[in-house]
Amino acid sequence: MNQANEKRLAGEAAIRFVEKGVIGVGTGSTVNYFIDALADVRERIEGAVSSSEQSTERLKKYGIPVLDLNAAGPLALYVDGADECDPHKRLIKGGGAALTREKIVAAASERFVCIIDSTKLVDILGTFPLPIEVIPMARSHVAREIARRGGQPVWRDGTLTDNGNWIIDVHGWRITDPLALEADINQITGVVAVGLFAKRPADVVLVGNREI
Ligand SMILES: O=C(CO)[C@H](O)[C@H](O)COP(=O)(O)O
Repeated sequence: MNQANEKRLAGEAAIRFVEKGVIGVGTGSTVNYFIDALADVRERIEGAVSSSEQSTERLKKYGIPVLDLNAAGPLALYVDGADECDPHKRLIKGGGAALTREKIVAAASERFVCIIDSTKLVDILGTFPLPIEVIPMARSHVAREIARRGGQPVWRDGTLTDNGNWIIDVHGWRITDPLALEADINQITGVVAVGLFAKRPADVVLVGNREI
């Protein structure tokens, strides 16, 4: 099966987790399939909390109300894609530069359903360059701190996040202890968020329509 088909199946399969209330919605091409399927059951839900301007636009196009997280309160369900997923459901995210809001909505949700195609499954995280959102004036400082830890930082030149910040992609890390690395990167001054989801991994992973 091709990659786009697996993404579509995963997006559609996640609908079975949707109950009434407000749904947390991630970002990316796989999530776009989820939003398309969500449109068919929009009477079931009160609305969505979105993790990006991109997803907000798509939700609104279908007439799905987009709510502020502060107003919505804790969410029962968050659905999002990933760039890599290990056997413990720990993830690398942020290929679409939406990692900070994605982390916030995931943290505020009781259940995180991650929707991916099979190319995203790995034994050890790190082949996909690890995205880090940084305050612009801290870019060089953060890059030096990353290099000191053995990573190769590459500025994603031209990308501005929805929060007005920049992205550094870290190449060359074989992430054997994702929890420790996430905590360590979070301590670097100027880092807004790191795209490692180890402290808050996914609860359910759908690879196409197959749950693992
Ligand atoms: O983390 C993300 C955006 O910041 C996406 O979930 C991740 O990049 C996967 O995208 P896609 O579903 O297009 O493969």
